[in-house]
Amino acid sequence: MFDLPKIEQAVRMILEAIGEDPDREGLVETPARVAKMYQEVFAGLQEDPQEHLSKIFSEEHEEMVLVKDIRLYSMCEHHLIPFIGKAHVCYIPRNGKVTGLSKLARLVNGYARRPQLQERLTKQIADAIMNRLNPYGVMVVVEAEHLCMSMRGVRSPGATTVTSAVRGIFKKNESSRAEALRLITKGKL
Ligand SMILES: Nc1nc2c(ncn2[C@@H]2O[C@H](COP(=O)(O)OP(=O)(O)OP(=O)(O)O)[C@@H](O)[C@H]2O)c(=O)[nH]1
Ligand SMILES: [Zn+2]
Repeated sequence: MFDLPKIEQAVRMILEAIGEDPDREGLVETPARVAKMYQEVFAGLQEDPQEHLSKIFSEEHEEMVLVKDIRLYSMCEHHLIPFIGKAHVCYIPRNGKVTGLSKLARLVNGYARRPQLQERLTKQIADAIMNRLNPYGVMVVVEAEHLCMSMRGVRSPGATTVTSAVRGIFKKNESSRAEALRLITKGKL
């Protein structure tokens, strides 16, 4: 359930509280705009992102699949301002169970579009894939810049936070992990 009028009310209160006039021409439609924006930015709360993995098809490929540089926009749950970055999602299918590549990007976005922590986001993506595809292993790397660290607070623009979640064979097998990392960082170093 998404309560647009309640957000409008709240945004109007924030505008008043910062000493603005919510009735001036430029701001009069702002509460409604912000409410609609939040509906979009937090749309992940209205879905179970794992559902994107319910369509599985069969392909005899038991080698690494990596979708890298999946753009993500999420909202830091501490300050409600964005963190922006990329996810790299890698898995090794088992018993020919693969998913559509776009579904991995949908999965990332489903978990990103909600108040989030980067660590939790990374873990949720990996666990969803383990759950639905039962692959030999999953490795997810997320790199992001947190605006709460750039535009306010410590004001450390350009700092990148990197998190990873490693499951199954990637945990046990150092060479699989190294191979995935090599492919993720290829062209970057
Ligand atoms: N671990 C983790 N921390 C985060 C994430 N996003 C924001 N933070 C941190 O959450 C912390 C919240 O710290 P608090 O001391 O409660 O809040 P604050 O006074 O606004 O902190 P400063 O940002 O240091 O000014 C900050 O250190 C943020 O950098 C995240 O995705 N993961
Ligand atoms: Zn923050």
